[in-house]
This record gives sequence, structure tokens and C-alpha cells, in this order.
Amino acid sequence: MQPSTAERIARLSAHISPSNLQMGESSMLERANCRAKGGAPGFKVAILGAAGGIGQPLAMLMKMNPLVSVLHLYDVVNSPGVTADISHMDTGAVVRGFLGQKELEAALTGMDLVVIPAGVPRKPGMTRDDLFNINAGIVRTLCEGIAKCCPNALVNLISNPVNSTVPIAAEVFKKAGIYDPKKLLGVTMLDVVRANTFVAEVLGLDPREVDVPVVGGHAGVTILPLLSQVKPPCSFTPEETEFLTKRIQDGGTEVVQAKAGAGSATLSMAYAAVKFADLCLRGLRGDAGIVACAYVDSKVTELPFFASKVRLGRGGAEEVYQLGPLNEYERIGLEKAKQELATSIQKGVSFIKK
Ligand SMILES: NC(=O)C1=CN([C@@H]2O[C@H](COP(=O)(O)OP(=O)(O)OC[C@H]3O[C@@H](n4cnc5c(N)ncnc54)[C@H](O)[C@@H]3O)[C@@H](O)[C@H]2O)C=CC1
Ligand SMILES: O=C([O-])CC(=O)C(=O)O
Repeated sequence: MQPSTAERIARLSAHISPSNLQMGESSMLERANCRAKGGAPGFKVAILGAAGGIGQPLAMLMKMNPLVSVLHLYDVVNSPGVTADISHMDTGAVVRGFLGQKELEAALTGMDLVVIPAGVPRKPGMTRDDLFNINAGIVRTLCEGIAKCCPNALVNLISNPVNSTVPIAAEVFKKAGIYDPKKLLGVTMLDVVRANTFVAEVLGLDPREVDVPVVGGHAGVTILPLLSQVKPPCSFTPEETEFLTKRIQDGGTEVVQAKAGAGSATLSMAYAAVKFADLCLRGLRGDAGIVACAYVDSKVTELPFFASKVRLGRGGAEEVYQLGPLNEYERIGLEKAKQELATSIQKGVSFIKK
């Protein structure tokens, strides 16, 4: 005899554990009993810090990316709610949530790409370096997890100060014996996104038609837009060069001040992070000619890390491009950038080595 509706509901309800409910598996029919098999082709991506100001819109945009088949959302707070919410989007990626240190390993196992926006943001009056004391430890812990659970994954590091957190990550990976310099990428895409936007405004062009290389690092004078190499080819007056360089270098501070204590760039950063992650995934897929700026292990200058254009492929940043010809203004900017970068890199390295 067929069970009554009440009996069926009672039986199905018994399968729903509180943690599944938290993680968004609240349907009356347990996941295991659904017909969906999952396993669509694509890449497995984890976001660490997924419940934050960047993490949430980043998770939403990654769930919309057709190259992603599995999306793991990890945070130390609120990841169940974000996961439940994002998992209802009718796009291909399967979404799973992970909460707290004890679930970090499960979040990371099997991942192809790990994107890290975990850590505290700036308030007005702070520099990115003021975040070092808190964020350095967070990045160390997360990278130890990556070294253990997905040592071959590509890492997109967003947490500030990027100029120091990337050297921290490299030292953690070296210590674990798994460091592949091609696979660790500091995300400087927001500087390029801003540069394209601000230059387009000055020139009266559509930002989508503009390509500005931004090299160096990701803080103040270390952010060095190469306005002499803008595409389409164009020229700037000295006043325009000064105005644009300063605005690009201070773009983050402009947002921090406008948010007046409520954090730093989150929405434009999520956009930039997804733009960059998408290029990384296309590279992993084997697409040809994928080029983007990133802060990487580098021999372009005498410094061990530097942001410049890189070619993204199956192995990560497979080629790091030289800077190309610089004008006098950019040569002076480069010297200032290198001075500050050297200190930030050393600070990151000695945080792990000490
Ligand atoms: N590279 C870049 O261009 C940019 C970098 N950033 C940086 O990104 C970071 C995050 O910024 P927001 O999302 O605005 O901050 P937020 O405070 O809104 O979010 C950070 C998230 O990280 C989580 N978190 C803290 N400790 C964690 C841990 N041990 N493991 C996993 N998650 C942890 C928090 O719970 C929170 O959900 C900041 O360091 C900020 O400076 C921000 C904008 C641009
Ligand atoms: O300025 C900040 O603190 C956040 C950031 O890195 C940016 O918006 O470029």
C-alpha cells in the first residue's frame, strides 16, 4: 500500500540534519534521493572568505561562470546562509558550504583554483600595510591548508597587503615543499579595471576598448600604470598623466573614504576578481593567448615579486613579460615603486622565516 502524504513527509523530514539545513539542503527530498548526478565538466573552485563584502558578490558571479562545475564557499562565519542563498541560482555549478577551521580541509580537497578574499579591510586613515598583523596570520593558515589538500591548485590571492601576503604564501608553500611559482598569483586586476575606466573617461572612450598595463604592486606608489603603453595608442598631457597616475594609485583610498568606515572596495573587487579568475580558468582549459596583469614571482626586476603582464596557461602564469619601453615619468615611478616593494616583500618573507 502507498504511504500517505503525511507519512512520506515525516520519513523525508527525518533525513534533514540541522547542519544540512544550515548548508542550504533544506528541501523535503534529501539530495541523495534526487535524480541529479552532478559532475558536469568544468573546474572546481573554492572561495576562502566567501561570506565577506568581496566574498558574497564574488560567489554569486562565480556561480554564473560556465567554466565552474563545483563551487566551495568557506568562511569562519555565515557561510551556511550565503551557500543556501547562492545554491538556489539556476546555473550549472554545484555549491557547497564550509564553516570554520575544522571544515577547511574538506573545502579545499580536489580544488583546481582557490580564490582568497579572507581578512580585514581598511578603514579611513589606514594603509594596506596596517592590515598586516591580522591578515598575515589568516593567509598563513589558509595557505597551509592549500599546501596539504590541493597543492596543485592555482591560487588567486586578494587579501591585503597583497605586496606582503603573496611572499607569505610563497614561504608557506616552500616550507611545505610544494611551491610552484607559476601557480601563485596576487590579484591586481582591480588596478587595471580602474585604470581602464579612468583613462577611458579622460579620452572619452568606452572602457571596454581601453587596455592599460599596471605594473609593480598593489599599494600607493607601487601601483604603476604604464600610460605610455595604453591601447588604443594615445598621448596624454603632463597634467593628464599626473592626474591619472594619482587617481589610479589612490583608487582604493577613494572608495575607503567614500564608504566612511564601512570597509573598502567590494563590488568592483568582486567584478575584477571574477574577470581575473575567468582568465585563469581559460588558461587552465588550454586557451591560447590569455594575458593579464598579476603580482607574481618574477625576474623582471631585481625584486623577487613584481606585477606585470603574464601569459596564463595550463600551468598558471607560464610566462612573465618584460615591462617594455618606459618614459621618464614611468622610470622615476618604477624606482619609487621598487623601494617600497622591497620593504613589503621582506616583511612578508620574515613573517614566516622568523
Ligand atoms: N587585492 C585587491 O585589489 C583588494 C583587496 N582587498 C582586501 O580583501 C580583503 C577582504 O575584504 P572584504 O571582503 O571587504 O572584507 P570583509 O571583512 O567584508 O570580509 C572578509 C571575510 O573574511 C572572513 N575571514 C576572516 N578570517 C578568516 C579565516 N581565517 N578564514 C576564512 N575567512 C576568514 C571574514 O569572516 C569575512 O567574511 C581585505 O584584506 C581587503 O583589504 C579589498 C579590495 C581590493
Ligand atoms: O584600498 C583598499 O584597502 C582595498 C584595495 O586594495 C583596493 O580597493 O584597491
